[in-house]
This record gives sequence, structure tokens and C-alpha cells, in this order.
Amino acid sequence: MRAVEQAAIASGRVTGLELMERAGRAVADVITERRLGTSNDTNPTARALVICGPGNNGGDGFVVARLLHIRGWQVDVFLYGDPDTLPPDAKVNHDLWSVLGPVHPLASFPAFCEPLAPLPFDLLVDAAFGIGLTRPLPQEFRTVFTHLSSGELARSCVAIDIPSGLCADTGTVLRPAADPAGRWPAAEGLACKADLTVTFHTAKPGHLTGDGPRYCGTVIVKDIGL
Ligand SMILES: NC(=O)C1=CN([C@@H]2O[C@H](COP(=O)(O)OP(=O)(O)OC[C@H]3O[C@@H](n4cnc5c(N)ncnc54)[C@H](O)[C@@H]3O)[C@@H](O)[C@H]2O)[C@@H](O)CC1
Ligand SMILES: [K+]
Repeated sequence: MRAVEQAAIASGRVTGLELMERAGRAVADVITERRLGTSNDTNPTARALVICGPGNNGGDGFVVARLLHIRGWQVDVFLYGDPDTLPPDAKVNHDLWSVLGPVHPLASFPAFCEPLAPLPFDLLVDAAFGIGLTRPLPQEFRTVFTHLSSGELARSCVAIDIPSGLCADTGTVLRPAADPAGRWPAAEGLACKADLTVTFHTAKPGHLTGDGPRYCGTVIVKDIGL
């Protein structure tokens, strides 16, 4: 996937930023098409919680946040990592989002959620990690994904590219050294359990094998012109 992306960029046909915009728009379009935010009389404005990671998957998340905001959603964005160390394309989209709303540090998530009623969000957008995940999720994400899997945070969850915590090559959940035998229950939030995964260009092995099907939910492959 990286080789395909790099070749398209190297050919001058497309920039990384354009690919990111297309990826984010593809996710936002699926959310709109499937009406994943049930805004009705009791819930006039659909609410989305976007969790961004330190790489370009996070960059996709900032694009989705901006597009949902423009489409009338109320969007709360959290970031794990320092904005200044985001890759360039992700930083551009971080800055574009920042004109529309705050970027909360992920560490502040528990305090942010404390006073909220149960099920405060229609949708959680998982933009933590994509194909760049190299080790088990840090605790901050496990807190969010444990809340999510207990059904008290959001009506549904869309994962960008691959549910975070899952290895895109093998479909296995990356487990901390403390749990080599994989005894910890899924509810430990070791990976995001999504209802829908929107991936780009082609499905990855991790969507189809191992824990993949259980964590991905419905997998939608979107063309981003690669
Ligand atoms: N031009 C491109 O390369 C495009 C990339 N796209 C998106 O970019 C993603 C790949 O982006 P990246 O290569 O930046 O990878 P990721 O965004 O998956 O994350 C990689 C970053 O997370 C860090 N990291 C990995 N595992 C970690 C862990 N357990 N705890 C803490 N930090 C960890 C890495 O050091 C790296 O900084 C794809 O999945 C896709 O969503 C799309 O926007 C399409 C265009
Ligand atoms: K993800």
C-alpha cells in the first residue's frame, strides 16, 4: 500500500495531501450515505467524537471532522501526541480543523466524558492508527475503546482504514507484553471494535483474517484514485 501511494505521489499525478482529502471525504460520504448520525427531533444535531492518532491516519480523522462539521454535525476532536510532530499532511489538516474547533489532548478524555450523559455521541470515528501501528495501543486509547465496547459512549463506530489496535498485515490484535498468551478479554479495549471500516484502494489481509472480521464490522473499500 505504501509503495502504491509513494509511486502515485512520485509520479506527480497526486499529492499526499490530495490523497488524504480523498480518503477523508470517502469516509465522510459513507457516514452521510448510511445516515450514521440519527439527527431527529429529540436529537437535532448529530454528535461525532473523532479520535486522532500521531500519524496520517489521524490526518484522515481531521479531514473527516472538518467535513462532518460543514455538514452540520457537532464534532469533538481528541489527539494523541504533539501536533507539532504530526506528519506534514496531517499537520495541515490539524490546522484546518483548529479554525473550526478545539483539539483536546486525549489524556483529558476521561474528565471530558465525566459529566456527559450515557451515550453522548452518535458516532465515534477511529482515526488513531492505520497501517502504521507497530506496537500495542497506549493506555489512553484503551480507556476510550473500553468505554466504546461497553456500549456507553457512542451508538456506532467507524474505523478509518483499519480498526486501531489491529495489525493490517495479520489481522491480529497487538497485545501488550504483559499478556502474551492473549488471555485479556477483548473488553480491555486492546483494539477498536468498529461497526464499519472504510479502507482505501484495496482490502488489507488484516481485514479478512484472524481477529479482523470481528473488529472491522462491515468493510467498505473506497477508491482514492491510486
Ligand atoms: N499519503 C499517504 O500515505 C496516505 C495515507 N493515508 C492514511 O495514513 C495511514 C498511514 O499513516 P502512517 O504511516 O502515518 O501511520 P499511522 O497513522 O497508522 O501511525 C503511525 C504513527 O503512529 C506511531 N505508532 C505506531 N504504533 C504506535 C503505538 N502503539 N503507540 C504509539 N504510537 C504508535 C508511529 O510511530 C507513527 O508515528 C493510513 O492507514 C491511511 O489512513 C491515507 O490518507 C491515504 C494517503
Ligand atoms: K484507524
